[in-house]
Amino acid sequence: MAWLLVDNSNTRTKFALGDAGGLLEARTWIPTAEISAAVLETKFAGWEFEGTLLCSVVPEKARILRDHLVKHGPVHPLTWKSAMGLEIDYPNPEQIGADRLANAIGVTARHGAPAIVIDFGTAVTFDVVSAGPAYCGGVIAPGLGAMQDYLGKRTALLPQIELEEPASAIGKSTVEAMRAGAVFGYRGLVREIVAKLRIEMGGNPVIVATGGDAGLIARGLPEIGAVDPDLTLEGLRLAALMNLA
Ligand SMILES: Nc1ncnc2c1ncn2[C@@H]1O[C@H](COP(=O)(O)OP(=O)(O)O)[C@@H](O)[C@H]1O
Ligand SMILES: CC(C)(COP(=O)(O)O)[C@@H](O)C(=O)NCCC(=O)O
Ligand SMILES: [K+]
Repeated sequence: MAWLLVDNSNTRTKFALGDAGGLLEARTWIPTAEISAAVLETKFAGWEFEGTLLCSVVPEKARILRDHLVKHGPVHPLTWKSAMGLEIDYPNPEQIGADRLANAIGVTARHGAPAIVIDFGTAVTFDVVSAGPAYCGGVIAPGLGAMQDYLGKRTALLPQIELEEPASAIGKSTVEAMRAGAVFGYRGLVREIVAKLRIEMGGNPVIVATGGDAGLIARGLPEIGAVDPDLTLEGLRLAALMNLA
């Protein structure tokens, strides 16, 4: 039995099929801004699935996704009330972004707990899972892409740039200087936040990175034990097993 797994995040919406054994070959993504009923009509030709695990942090798009996918079978929206195999140690759990819950499920199953999972998406999120395992909370910081877009939009002379490894910290052009600010700046942000989280957590958590910019930033950070690009989708696959099977 296969399920459709949907990670409806702010920049990209990722789709994959998964079953009890793992993620399957079928994968695709679309820019979240482009999701519409018409686009979804043609998206899953040839994909066979019994139901959908829908993880959304974009309510307006979640409604469009649900209204379309319910024609293919049951749709389970991931919330703090879903079966997750984790306790939740958080005062107001309905606030927690569903993608953060998916990451907590994924990291616990694939890398163990205690853990810190860092998702370099539109926002950079840090989520802490205790040995329990329990979801404990974390940190929300601006994402690299968002920060670069903001500089491009709010200044007269700074361009929109492609993020890549800077040649040196002393930038010799506007673009090189912006790359140094983004990449070295983010590595510093991650280092400081991880150090603070580790002190508050105690013990020796595994530290795993995922999300669009994970590879670029983790490359220069020995603190990060692993980059796991499929962590969110794997969390959703496990949530499907617990809530749809
Ligand atoms: N093809 C791509 N399209 C959009 N963003 C990309 C792409 N490849 C890498 N990125 C980077 O990934 C980030 C978005 O990561 P992603 O994990 O898709 O975000 P979200 O989960 O919030 O939708 C952007 O900041 C961008 O720098
Ligand atoms: C923090 C987020 C914006 C991250 O979204 P993403 O970068 O994955 O698109 C999202 O998880 C969210 O909207 N969360 C709700 C607030 C919270 O988690 O406290
Ligand atoms: K995400």
